[in-house]
Amino acid sequence: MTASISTAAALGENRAASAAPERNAIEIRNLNFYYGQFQGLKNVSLDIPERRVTAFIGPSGCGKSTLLRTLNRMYSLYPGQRAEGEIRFDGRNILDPDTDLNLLRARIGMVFQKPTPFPMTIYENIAFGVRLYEKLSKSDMDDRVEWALTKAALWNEVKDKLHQNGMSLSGGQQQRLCIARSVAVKPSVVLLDEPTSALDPISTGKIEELIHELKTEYTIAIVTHNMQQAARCSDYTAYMYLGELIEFGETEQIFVKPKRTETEDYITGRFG
Ligand SMILES: Nc1ncnc2c1ncn2[C@@H]1O[C@H](COP(=O)(O)OP(=O)(O)OP(=O)(O)O)[C@@H](O)[C@H]1O
Repeated sequence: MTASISTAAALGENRAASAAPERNAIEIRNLNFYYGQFQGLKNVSLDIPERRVTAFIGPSGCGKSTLLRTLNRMYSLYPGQRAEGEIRFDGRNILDPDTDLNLLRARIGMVFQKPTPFPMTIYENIAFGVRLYEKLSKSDMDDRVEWALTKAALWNEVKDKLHQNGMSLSGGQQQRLCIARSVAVKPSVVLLDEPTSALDPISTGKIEELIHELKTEYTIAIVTHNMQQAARCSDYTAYMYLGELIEFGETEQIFVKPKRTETEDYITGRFG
């Protein structure tokens, strides 16, 4: 079995950046997740390597977003949703009831499918979250805003209109603003839930370049429906089906030499 030509080319692009020793940012063990009576994740165990991009792929409804939402306890906002098992991060199990969820969400940021800027200025979109955790002087805050917007490859486009409303930006710019907002509080992990599915190809390309840049400093976990995107952007890929983790490995191995026939069927388009 071989990957399609475009996927193989995408793998080539990504390969150079992949070789280096690594530690795990997050270790998931025997994770089960329930929406009321319905079990959305079944006994998932997986390590997410530090400063790498890990992609979650699989057919609609397989549990990709559910898994991502456990990693910063986003589900805890909803009654009736619960997780069992272990997610080790920063030396503790974040599923423990005494986890400080605000702190956790600053350390593990999240960007959603649809850009969600706050209805406030571009500057305030960044400064608002920073103020929750740090007391910075005006000039330090200005520096932080510039730093975060630069990290998100947006500074040059917005530096002359920082006091315009964030909602006035294009969809692709809004998504980069959301990435800047999550990076501004200096997280260690950034979760991206289909971050380009609402964007045009040029904006998608910019976000993919950005992901490539960000992984030098941050651990990235991305849910994507687009297999070429997974091949282009990620170092590791997890294939999920019906709430189970079917296969996890280096992206090249998953796309070129999957070990499980279920993965091969999905990758080659014979399934889903
Ligand atoms: N709030 C909810 N209440 C009940 N069931 C839910 C809820 N959210 C998701 N589910 C179910 O959990 C399963 C996993 O959903 P999830 O959104 O994680 O899948 P996904 O792989 O991200 O899908 P997609 O690719 O379509 O976004 C699905 O069967 C879904 O119907």
